[in-house]
Amino acid sequence: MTIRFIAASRLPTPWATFTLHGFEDEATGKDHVALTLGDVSGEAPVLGRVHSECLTGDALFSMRCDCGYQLQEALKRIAGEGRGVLLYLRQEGRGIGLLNKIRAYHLQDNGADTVEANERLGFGADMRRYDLCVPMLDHLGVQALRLMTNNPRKVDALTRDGVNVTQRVPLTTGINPHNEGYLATKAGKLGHMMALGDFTPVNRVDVERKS
Ligand SMILES: Nc1nc2c(ncn2[C@@H]2O[C@H](COP(=O)(O)OP(=O)(O)OP(=O)(O)O)[C@@H](O)[C@H]2O)c(=O)[nH]1
Ligand SMILES: [Zn+2]
Repeated sequence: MTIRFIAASRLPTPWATFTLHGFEDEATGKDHVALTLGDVSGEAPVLGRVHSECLTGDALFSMRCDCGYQLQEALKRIAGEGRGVLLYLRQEGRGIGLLNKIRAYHLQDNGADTVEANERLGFGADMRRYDLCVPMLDHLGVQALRLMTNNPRKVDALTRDGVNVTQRVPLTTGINPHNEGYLATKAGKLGHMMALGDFTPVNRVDVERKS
């Protein structure tokens, strides 16, 4: 693994002023970042999120998925504890890239679910890798994580790669009429540990305005 730390800076957000750490993956040429708050070194497990890039959800307010809602909620919870880490990994579309994700969305617009769409395009349901997390966490001094995720395969993959995940913390937020089917497929076909009834809904007024 060829992850190289490049630079760090302050990153003020509505919830807290984080430190932004930039890394370069020399093998793929991709840039990844980590946001930290407080002293994340030491033995006490750190509240953390390993978030995969979703340009549409994280930056463009898409309601097709739950990514943007999870990103905001994770940063808010870290701010609430005054200590935590978020790794933002540039593996868009579960690793198939932005343009293939748009192709997959087109298939979903015509009836495929999120898994079938990937498969019709010749990809696996989830092509992500997590081996870059260990060098990033090592650089930050993080020894153990309380990981915010609903995805048990993510916990298994991180554990296999050598990350000490001491607890899985559910992150069920952002259900709305546009992503109910998508969330049901994640729970049904991808094994995410969540019931749709657990979710905090998106504000109804916002949904109606944006529909
Ligand atoms: N290929 C594809 N990728 C998607 C789709 N919707 C979201 N994504 C990508 O899925 C990734 C997020 O993965 P999710 O399956 O939503 O959630 P997770 O990270 O496995 O699990 P959590 O930790 O619980 O959020 C991001 O990279 C998104 O760009 C889709 O319909 N097709
Ligand atoms: Zn998304």
